[in-house]
Amino acid sequence: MTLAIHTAVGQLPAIRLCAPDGAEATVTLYGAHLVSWKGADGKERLFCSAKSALDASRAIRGGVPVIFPQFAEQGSGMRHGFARVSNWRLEDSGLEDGAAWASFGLALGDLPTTIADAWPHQFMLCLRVAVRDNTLAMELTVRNLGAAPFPFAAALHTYHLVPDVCEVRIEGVSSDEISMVEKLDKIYPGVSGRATMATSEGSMVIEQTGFTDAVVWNPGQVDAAALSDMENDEYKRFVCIEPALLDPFMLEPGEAWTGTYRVS
Ligand SMILES: O=P(O)(O)OC[C@H]1O[C@@H](O)[C@H](O)[C@@H](O)[C@@H]1O
Repeated sequence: MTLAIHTAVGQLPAIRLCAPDGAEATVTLYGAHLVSWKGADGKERLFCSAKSALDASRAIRGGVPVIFPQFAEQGSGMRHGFARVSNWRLEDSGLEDGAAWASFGLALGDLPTTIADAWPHQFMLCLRVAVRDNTLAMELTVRNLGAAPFPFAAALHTYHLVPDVCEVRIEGVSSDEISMVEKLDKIYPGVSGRATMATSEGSMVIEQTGFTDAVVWNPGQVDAAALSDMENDEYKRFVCIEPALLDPFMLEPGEAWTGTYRVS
């Protein structure tokens, strides 16, 4: 049985993972961007904007953008880093304990010179995506292959698809329950690593290790209207809960950092 199928999303080459139990995930090589995740129940769990560019002209609006080596504008580089707008390589794929998985790689040599010149560190990124049952597991590893340390920040900027953002309740990210009444764009440093998100359709458990922080974002009506790659009312259908490592982490030569993330 083929578990990793070469396909396309818009104009972007992509890999579709199909687990024997029916769980599915689709990852574009542009950004190693998980654009769709369906559980074994067949239900889509990620939001992707109908207006998203799917031609490598800009980052995909939805799914799970990989943020590296900079979060938002916290640095002098590209907003949210270059990983989400770079062409990754499919490294491997397979089946493990009933989960279909694939790993994707990005290294300095894969970057166009304009980007590589601005961030000339000998890094290697590996993103592993696995699906089975109603569970998504992702793992991001950053390696320093060079002779000097480098700092980085990282996040998995997940757009959870929800029936109505106003009904979302998030527990475990902050000491208070978070509800999404209006625009919210907030960093929660030093999270416990286990949170739940409840909607009218049920609840999900979100677990993370290595990622020390979380960011919760929904643009609300006014900011959403200003986003050219989002329909005006699409903000009602997602909430981003992002496992993140925001304080730049200094990675020593020969060392690796790994962040894990699991949604079930
Ligand atoms: O429009 P972008 O670059 O994808 O960013 C979306 C949002 O990403 C979130 O992580 C930030 O906290 C927000 O401030 C930002 O607006």
